[in-house]
Amino acid sequence: MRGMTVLTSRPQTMAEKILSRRGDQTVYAGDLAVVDVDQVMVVDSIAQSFIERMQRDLNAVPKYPERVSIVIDHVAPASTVSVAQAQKEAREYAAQTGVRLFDVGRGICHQVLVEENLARPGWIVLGSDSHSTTYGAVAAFGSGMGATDIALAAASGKTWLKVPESVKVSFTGELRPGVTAKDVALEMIRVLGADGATYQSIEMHAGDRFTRGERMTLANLCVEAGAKAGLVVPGGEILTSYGYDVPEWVYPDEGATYVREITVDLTALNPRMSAPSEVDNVHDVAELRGLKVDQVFIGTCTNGRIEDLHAAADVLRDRRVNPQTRLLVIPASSQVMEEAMVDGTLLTLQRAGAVLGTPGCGPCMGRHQGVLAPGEVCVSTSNRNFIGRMGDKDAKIYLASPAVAAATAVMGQIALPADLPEAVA
Ligand SMILES: CC(C)[C@H](C(=O)O)[C@@H](O)C(=O)O
Ligand code: SF4
Repeated sequence: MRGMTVLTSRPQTMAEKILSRRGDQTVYAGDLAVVDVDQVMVVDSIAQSFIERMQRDLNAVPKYPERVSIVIDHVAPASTVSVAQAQKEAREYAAQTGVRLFDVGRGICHQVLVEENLARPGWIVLGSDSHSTTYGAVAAFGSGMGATDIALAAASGKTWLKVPESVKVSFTGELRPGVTAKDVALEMIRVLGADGATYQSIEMHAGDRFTRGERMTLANLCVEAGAKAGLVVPGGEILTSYGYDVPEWVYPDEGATYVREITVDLTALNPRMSAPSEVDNVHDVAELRGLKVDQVFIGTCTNGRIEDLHAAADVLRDRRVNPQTRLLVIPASSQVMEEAMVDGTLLTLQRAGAVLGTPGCGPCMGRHQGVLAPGEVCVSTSNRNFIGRMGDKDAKIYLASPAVAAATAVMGQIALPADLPEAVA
């Protein structure tokens, strides 16, 4: 019956639109699509398997080297000899094949690809990393795949996938002061549930709300509901104001078919926090305040951008991190770091007692630079809080916005910025 759907040309979701345009036929949810891939992204942790698949299994070189990027970000700089060896092989592979390499210190893959304009409206971007849904912020169909699929895409310039069904997310009202895109994302995940959108595309109808960075936070969290993609509809002038060319055909059609529709009332939202050990275990921060915290981590592909560091600095200016707590701040990229250097943000954070780290993933997945000991409690601006994620299985992780994380660092316990005593200059 697939031929029939082509002829009738029903209204399409954004995922259906992009996958039809980049493939050779009109497709709808459930159809199989064979599509051109505009960019393939490989992270350090997967680089060795990717290279092995390319060389040993496929005996191929990248068909379009300019469409492949390797990013050394997850454990950067290297922490052990075997990590160093894997990174050395990745560098050599890039030199041999002519694919792009973003080396230690350039930053987290998703942030770097967006900064480098290697994810654009209407593009298909595949990454060897689950948070590749982030590219949906710039209206690209971004999705994570394993080393084998990633290698096939690099070797052929194409991929095949089942067209996902779509969930429509609408927003009403306006965020109140102190409530951020992170809180919106956590609320969205709570409503959908940790597996609630498995293999679906979450299509967020944001209108002219949310900056590019905020859209990245929203799209990034979508994979935590199991989503294949997280697409933010490029409403208003938001994307064009960043210089993007937004083709008409990426917009979803009126009357497209959604499997589920939800609405998030922004006005009703309070600062939110995801408590251990599932991302959808979401509560108001006010309910959790007072819990002693050992480490606060501000960074990651979810919330390591300049506006996140600004939000943290606004809280930490003329204040000090609690002596019982350590605060790690890791900018998402070298560009973010430079901006934060030039505008004084890093100095504010440093003076408040933050420990500043090399742009990259930092301790997000517990491999280095801030691994947690048994029994320790961490408030992190990242996207995952499952058992053992940042180190010991008996450590606990709470996920929150940068402002809440910063307030927590000052109080040494879970806190809202409004809980803080007046700053003393
Ligand atoms: C290492 C990488 C494959 C992994 C992912 O796929 O997301 C990591 O980035 C994470 O956040 O757990
Ligand atoms: S910052 Fe964390 S979530 Fe993002 S890619 Fe790195 S390890 Fe994964």
